[in-house]
This record gives sequence, C-alpha cells and structure tokens, in this order.
Amino acid sequence: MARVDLDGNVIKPMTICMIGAGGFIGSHLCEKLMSETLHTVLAVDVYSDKIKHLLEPDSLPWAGRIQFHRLNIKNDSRLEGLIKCSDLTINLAAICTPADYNTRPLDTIYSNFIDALPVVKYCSENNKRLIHFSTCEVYGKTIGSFLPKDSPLRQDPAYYILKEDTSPCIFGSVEKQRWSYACAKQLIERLIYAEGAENGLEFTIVRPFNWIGPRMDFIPGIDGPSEGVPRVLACFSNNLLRREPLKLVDGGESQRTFIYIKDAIEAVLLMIENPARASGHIFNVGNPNNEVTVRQLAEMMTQVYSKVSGEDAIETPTIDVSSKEFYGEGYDDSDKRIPDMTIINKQLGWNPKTSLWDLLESTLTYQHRTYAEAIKQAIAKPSAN
Ligand SMILES: NC(=O)c1ccc[n+]([C@@H]2O[C@H](COP(=O)([O-])OP(=O)(O)OC[C@H]3O[C@@H](n4cnc5c(N)ncnc54)[C@H](O)[C@@H]3O)[C@@H](O)[C@H]2O)c1
Ligand SMILES: O=c1ccn([C@@H]2O[C@H](COP(=O)(O)OP(=O)(O)O[C@H]3OC[C@](O)(CO)[C@H]3O)[C@@H](O)[C@H]2O)c(=O)[nH]1
Repeated sequence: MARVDLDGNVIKPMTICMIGAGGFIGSHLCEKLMSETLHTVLAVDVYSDKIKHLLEPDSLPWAGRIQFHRLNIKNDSRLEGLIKCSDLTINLAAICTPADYNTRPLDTIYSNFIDALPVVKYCSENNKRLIHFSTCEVYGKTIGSFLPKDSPLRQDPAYYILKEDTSPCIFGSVEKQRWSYACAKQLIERLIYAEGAENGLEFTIVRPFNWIGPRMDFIPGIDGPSEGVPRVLACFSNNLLRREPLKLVDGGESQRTFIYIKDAIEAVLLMIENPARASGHIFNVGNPNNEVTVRQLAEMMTQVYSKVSGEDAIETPTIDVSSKEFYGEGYDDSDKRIPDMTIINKQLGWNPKTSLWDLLESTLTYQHRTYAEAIKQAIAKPSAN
C-alpha cells in the first residue's frame, strides 16, 4: 500500500543525502528508511561499521536503495554533487561527546559550525531542503538554576521547561569550554534560520534530548579507544560489563530526560515525509516523562543489568568523582533538561512512547549480548603494554 503523509497525500520516494549516516542516530534512521519506506539514501560518513548490516549482502531487500560514500565533509569536493542530486539533505555529522568539548574545543567548534557551513550553503544555493541536527544543549542551563536552592519558584515549570520559541540560551563563561559545542550549534542554527529568512532555504532544525539505545558510541577498549570517554549510556554500560562502580560526576545530581532511539526516529521520519508541516520549524525531540538524576539512572541501569545478565550487582555500585578529575578543566553542566512538546505535537502529532525502564531493558540486553564475551576475553588477556 502507498505511504501517505499526515494530510492524506501519497508520499513519493525521494533521494536523501544523509551526512553522518554511519553514526548512532544515522544507523537507526537508515534502518528505518530501508525497512519501512522506498526512499533512497546516499549515506555519507568516514565510518560505516554501524551500517554494514544494511550495505551487504546484495540480496538484502533494499539493495540498490542505499549507497555508502566514504568522505570527510571537511575537504571533499564530491559533497556538493551528492547534495545536488538529492531531494533532501540530513546533516548529523558532528563531534558530540562532552569529553571533547573542553579538551578539544577547536575541533568541536570546527566540526559543529565551520564544517556545517558548506552543507547549508549548497542546500541554499541549489534550493534543496535541509534537516539539520542541533542539540538540546543550545538551551544550556535553566533559568531556575540561578534561583536560591530553597526558592519555591524552582518547582514552577516556567523556570525549567525548555521551549523552542521562548526559552533563552544560557551558557557559562568562555573559560568554561564545555559550552564550545552548544555555542557552535547555536550559531549554525542562527545561520540556517537566517538563510531561511533571507534566501528562502527550506529547513527543519532538530534538537535531540538525550536519545539513547543500541549502537550508541563505543565501549572503551573493545570498539573504541581504551582511554576514550563516551556519553553516559556507554560509560555506565562499560562499568557494568566490567563489574566496576559507575562513576557519578559531581554527585550525579544533574537531571536528564532520556528517550528511546526508536521513538525519536519515528519523529524524524514524520519530518522527512511531511515537509509542509516541518519546514521552518525547530523541534525539541525528547521524552519529558523519562526524567531522572544521573544517580537515579545509575541505580536503574544497575538493576536492569542484573536482570538481563543474571549477575548480582557489585557491593559498591557507584562512586563519586569530581568533574575536573573525570572531564578535566573547563567542564560545566546543564542542570536539567525537560523538553516542551507543544510544537512537535501540534505540527506532527508525535509523542514518545517508551518508558525509561523498558528502553534500558532492551538496550542493556543488546549491550550484554554484544560485548560481555569480548570484555571477558579482554580482561583475561594480559595487556600488550
Ligand atoms: N544522540 C543524541 O542524543 C544527540 C543529542 C543532541 C544532539 N545530537 C546531534 O545529533 C547528531 C548525531 O548524533 P549521534 O549521537 O548519532 O553522534 P555520532 O557521533 O554517533 O554520529 C555522528 C557521525 O558523524 C560522522 N562525522 C563527523 N564528522 C564528519 C565529517 N567531517 N565527515 C563525515 N562524517 C563525519 C561521524 O563519523 C559519526 O558517524 C549530531 O549532530 C549531534 O550533535 C545527538
Ligand atoms: O560516567 C559518567 C558519564 C557522564 N556522567 C554525567 O551524566 C550526564 C549526562 O552525560 P552525557 O550523556 O555524556 O552528556 P550530556 O547529556 O551532558 O550531553 C549530551 O547531550 C546531548 C548531546 O548534545 C549529544 O548527545 C551531548 O552534548 C552529565 O551530567 C555527566 O556529567 C556521569 O555522571 N558519569
């Protein structure tokens, strides 16, 4: 049966240039587009490991609808040609792990601002639609975080709910290089918005709020560098797999709302297939019902991992570490991140579905199946050094 959009119109198959297709979000989006639609994907990335199950063998039902182009968008003249022959460009490419923001601020700013510039320019000049991935980090800290700790106003949603069209972007001082990423993302959002206003660029900006699930980042020493620091899901998974305490940065008091990657991908597909409803908008994509402190996340992941692995939790499941020790000089944090869902709900009728417990159960089942044996072997083998 033909796919129809939210207004009942038949959706024509399109060609999508997806930059950063080999990453966590890209791999899930490619999977969805291949299994549920007839769209073609020109998958651009420097890595393809996370999508290799979609590229081979030639007998896959979608063979011919996904092509991998190994290129670095920093310096490759093929990029404009790929954008020109596509109907839509989706830009996911970025350095987006907090451990890099204060330790590699130049790479972070170049990746999130400078490298995204040609993509915006080629889309604008060639009248091509752009879906650009920004971040919930553009909101920075909540207004409420500046109130006295005992102020009753801290309980008032007006002081912490993050709204696309009214919330301010509140970053720390320039010495707090943590904000290099948020600031670069904010500037590219402003540039895209200005291209829309002055030159008619047809754009959608996505602000993901902590999307998590299988294939996120890497497990240090297994499929990534031993000294690397991925995002919290992979840090805590690594600790659980190795039977080490989970490290709580600055007491684990920061709060986050986590959304299952598969729920979030449904929202992106709606944006792709409903341009009339998505263009010109900035969308929060998160799950306001899944809020926890990082400490609560650690406790829940410990319980869920015991259930899925059949192993008892270790005696001391968490330890406290300072942010300076864990991330180095210049780290700072977002205190609380609850997305307002009004705009995406009104434009696309989308709502997230999966509870935090359920999404952790399926994700940690995947982590255990994928990594437990490799970790056992790595621990048993004496290190090369
Ligand atoms: N996962 C989340 O919860 C989340 C939250 C906020 C924002 N985002 C944004 O969503 C986007 C995707 O995030 P992700 O979690 O999938 O990250 P990811 O690191 O898994 O994916 C990014 C991909 O971009 C590729 N890439 C980076 N620079 C490139 C270059 N110069 N040329 C070609 N490819 C390049 C990387 O190789 C990687 O495969 C990013 O823009 C990120 O800032 C994600
Ligand atoms: O071992 C650890 C690792 C992290 N923490 C703390 O957990 C909080 C969340 O950390 P993380 O998921 O790594 O990153 P952030 O949520 O701070 O930032 C991301 O949000 C979206 C995105 O733009 C892209 O994914 C990225 O910037 C945080 O408080 C850490 O300090 C911990 O305690 N222990």
